[in-house]
Amino acid sequence: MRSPDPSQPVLEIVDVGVAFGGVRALDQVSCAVAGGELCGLVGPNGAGKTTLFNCITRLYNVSQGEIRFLGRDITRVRRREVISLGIARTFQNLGIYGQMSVLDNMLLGMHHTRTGGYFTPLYNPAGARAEERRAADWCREILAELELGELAGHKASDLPYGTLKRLEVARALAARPRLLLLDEPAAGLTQREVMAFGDMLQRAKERFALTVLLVEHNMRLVMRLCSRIVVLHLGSKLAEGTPAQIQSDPRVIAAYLGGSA
Ligand SMILES: Nc1ncnc2c1ncn2[C@@H]1O[C@H](COP(=O)(O)OP(=O)(O)OP(=O)(O)O)[C@@H](O)[C@H]1O
Repeated sequence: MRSPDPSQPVLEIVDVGVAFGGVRALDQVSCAVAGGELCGLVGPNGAGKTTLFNCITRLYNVSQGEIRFLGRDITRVRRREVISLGIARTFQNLGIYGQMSVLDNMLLGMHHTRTGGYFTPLYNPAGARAEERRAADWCREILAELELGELAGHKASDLPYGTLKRLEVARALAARPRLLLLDEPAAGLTQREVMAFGDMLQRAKERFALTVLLVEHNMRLVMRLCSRIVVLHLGSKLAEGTPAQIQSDPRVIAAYLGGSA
């Protein structure tokens, strides 16, 4: 797997605005994430973080501006194209199917990468089986890397919440993304689980040559993992910088304490 080039932006958000009726959820937001970066996207509730993820993954249309991925304008690509381009995400609420095994949940995460069509098993059963095997091997490799290998055959609903949060990341990786968008992956985890999650994410980033944009309210985790942080507040970019710069920025402190910047 080729390492991402840190001199090239993987994601560029240029002047993006989104309005829902009278609410401006995002207003002229610009930022970029360089190859291999683990960039934090933080801000108080309602700041616009999930809205930005929804724009990148095309769940929402932007009202203005442009979104570029690896230099290509993806502002108007079809929603189902996003994952094939190399962008995967996790959601605030777990999107795991409880009745399915861990491995089957993983396989669901890569169904779009299959080369065969719906009828392939009929006219090329050997080819379909070989593809099935390759997909399962890839999923098992990811599970092993994320220390979930033992659980491949377990029913997802039997697993603790902290494990399911890791499974969500594993499933997003099944699609072989270049850019991973994580929406509050540490929510609901104990402090110990949060730290273990951080270690796992750092390993996964190196192993799978990822660039990561991390939305997270757990500031300890963000400060520990991210080399750069973008702060949104009321739909606008409030600040951007290293963890140390963000931590001591009076505008950020005021936004989080509910005062005026
Ligand atoms: N589909 C929608 N329709 C109307 N308003 C929306 C919609 N999605 C988001 N909003 C509004 O946009 C603003 C930003 O919401 P968003 O969920 O992006 O914030 P957030 O930073 O992710 O917050 P949180 O940390 O609570 O998840 C809020 O005022 C929200 O109510």
